[in-house]
Amino acid sequence: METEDILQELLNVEVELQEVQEQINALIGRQEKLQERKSELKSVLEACGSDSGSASNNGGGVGAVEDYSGTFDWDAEAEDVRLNVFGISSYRANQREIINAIMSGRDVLVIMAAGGGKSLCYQLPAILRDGIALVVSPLLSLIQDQVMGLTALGIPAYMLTSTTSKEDEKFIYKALEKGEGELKILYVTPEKVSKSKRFVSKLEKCHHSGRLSLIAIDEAHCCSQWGHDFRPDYKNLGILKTQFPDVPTVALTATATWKVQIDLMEMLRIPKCVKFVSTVNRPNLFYMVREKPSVGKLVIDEIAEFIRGSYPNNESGIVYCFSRKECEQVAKELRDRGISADYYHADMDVKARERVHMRWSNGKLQVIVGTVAFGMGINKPDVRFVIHHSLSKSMETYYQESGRAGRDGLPSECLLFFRPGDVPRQSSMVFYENSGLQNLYDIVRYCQEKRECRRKAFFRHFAEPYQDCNGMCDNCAFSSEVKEVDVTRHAKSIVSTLHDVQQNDQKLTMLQLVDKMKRKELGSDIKKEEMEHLVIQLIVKRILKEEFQHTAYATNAYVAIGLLGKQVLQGKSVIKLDISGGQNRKARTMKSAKCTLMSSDIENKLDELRKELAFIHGGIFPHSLEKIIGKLKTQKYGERILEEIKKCSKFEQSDNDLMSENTAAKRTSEETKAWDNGVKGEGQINENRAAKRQKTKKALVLIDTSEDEE
Ligand SMILES: Nc1ncnc2c1ncn2[C@@H]1O[C@H](COP(=O)(O)OP(=O)(O)OP(=O)(O)O)[C@@H](O)[C@H]1O
Ligand SMILES: [Mg+2]
Repeated sequence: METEDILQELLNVEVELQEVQEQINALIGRQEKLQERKSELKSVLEACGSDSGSASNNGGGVGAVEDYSGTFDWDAEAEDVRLNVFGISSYRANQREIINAIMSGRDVLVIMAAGGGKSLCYQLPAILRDGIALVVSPLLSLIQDQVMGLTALGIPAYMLTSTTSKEDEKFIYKALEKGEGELKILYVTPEKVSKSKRFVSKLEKCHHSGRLSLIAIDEAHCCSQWGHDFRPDYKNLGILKTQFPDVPTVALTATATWKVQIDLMEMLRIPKCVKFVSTVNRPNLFYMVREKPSVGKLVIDEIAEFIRGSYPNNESGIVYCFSRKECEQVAKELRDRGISADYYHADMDVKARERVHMRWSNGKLQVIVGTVAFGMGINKPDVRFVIHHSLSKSMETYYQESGRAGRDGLPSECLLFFRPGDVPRQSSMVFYENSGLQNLYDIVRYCQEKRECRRKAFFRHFAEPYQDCNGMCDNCAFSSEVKEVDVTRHAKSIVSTLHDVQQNDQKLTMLQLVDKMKRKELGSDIKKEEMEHLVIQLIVKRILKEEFQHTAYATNAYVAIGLLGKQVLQGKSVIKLDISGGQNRKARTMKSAKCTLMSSDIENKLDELRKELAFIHGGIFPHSLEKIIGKLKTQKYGERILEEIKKCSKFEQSDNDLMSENTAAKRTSEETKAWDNGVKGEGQINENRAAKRQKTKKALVLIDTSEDEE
């Protein structure tokens, strides 16, 4: 055998070995998924067995054994409270079923996306059931918001925390112990349960006399070390079920992987709970990715232009940055461009952080520029945009961070700025984490995708079937020209360049590699940015790989030949790169997709009023711009709303005098549509009402608010 033949065969064997390795990896992944499913089915079976086949599991893909969507004795009372106390016109997905399960005395696990409406699921049964409901929540700020909101609705809610006055504490303990005074919902931090013997003993007395109505554990993923916000005190909450086994316990969280779910059911001792898993889909969020300019100032120009153009009325937003220093810099540069922005990160003292958070929550600051530290505890429902100055470290974190937009259900935008140069910055931070690089490359794939629906990536990640995006992402909304270019020879050249470099015991960073390629003649027919994209794509496809080296100050990322590199060298793979064509994707936003609300004068005025009332009365008002606001809110705010409408109607009338009848009619119908979209938030357009409004313009919203009397 000639040496050349031997070498050739050796190469072939190596390639085949790599292919086998790929298949093994895929099979290991499948094995892990099947194991998870196996233990899921086993625990469901156990629950069924020990529960004599009664209600067991609902939602989580296992199928409902007991139906909580039927009719129940408390239906009429529940409807009344939903509408006339909470001012909510209809339930969202799973809310009614969850309420019914709690009312039936079951333990319940709720997994529902951010802003999905988890609070109503325990607050409504708390009102319907006799006695006091205990709610455990991890942060003081979250508790304060909730108590303020409930108080404004006339619901007797209190909190027992370090900030509670002696007087309130006395009142709460009396209510628990003796049933005196009006108390329906009591919020505490987990520390109260695990550290205050006095509190637990009062709670026992409350339970003993049959007055503990339910226990809700909010942000329940904090129980699990596998979750993203582990709180040691959450681990002790299991004692609540041990002490009060007959009291329905409801655990609520926005995201929980299977591991976290198992963990928290175990910790909270609710193995037989009914589980409701809602979709991860956030239909009101418009997802988009933009090419990030390589010059820092240009990125800020674009961000500022985006905010000014789409949100000129001080609508709230968040900008996420990679580092603390970057936060400070970006906030300053946004301010230089006339945008009211401030930064928030873990290096600041608690007081300073609270101040910034407060100013932003009250609408005095438009934009908060934060690191990932700006996370749980953001209870602001009307965040209209979340911008990522750099990519997140995984699809999961991106889902959570971008998910802080639009918790009130109104259209909101999630914009991510991506450039290949940001990948090594992230990878050198996450490479030591379990699956850190894998997770990062998933989101890189999301960023580089120029055709596929962005939602598809989320559904894939959370193992959910695909749902229609309704044009709510850049790739679905715009059929932009994307050219598929064959870059096989460029890829080959990159791999062989790296081969030479490695032979000489040298290393290249991604940028050095791109520079080297650009200096070669071959690189000249694709631009530098495209070459960067190609290198990243080759890394994601494992043709190249990243290697890391620690210095005294940092960890550097270098590019090396990956598992499938040789296949490219042998000409066995065809590599394609998607390149955006002529049209400018940059200027495209939800607005240009015509998905956003049309701002009419009246809508702006009403929104200002909403903000003012929300500020005074504690953030209770966002959903009240919906079709029906319920008796309580009509009584409280109806007058002010009507006043505002009358003013606008007068203004419009005089305006209309100057317009031809036709134009006036057209404008009115557009405003009507805007109002319909705005007030209903979730796209349920009532055509009859719209028609009515078109006829009698002055009575525009009178019709809406007077529904109760109709
Ligand atoms: N059925 C409904 N119709 C309209 N609005 C609703 C409905 N249910 C809840 N909301 C509103 O949706 C917003 C978000 O609700 P909530 O705070 O309960 O969300 P959440 O699921 O707890 O989110 P997070 O995980 O971020 O805490 C609130 O403004 C709430 O009033
Ligand atoms: Mg919540």
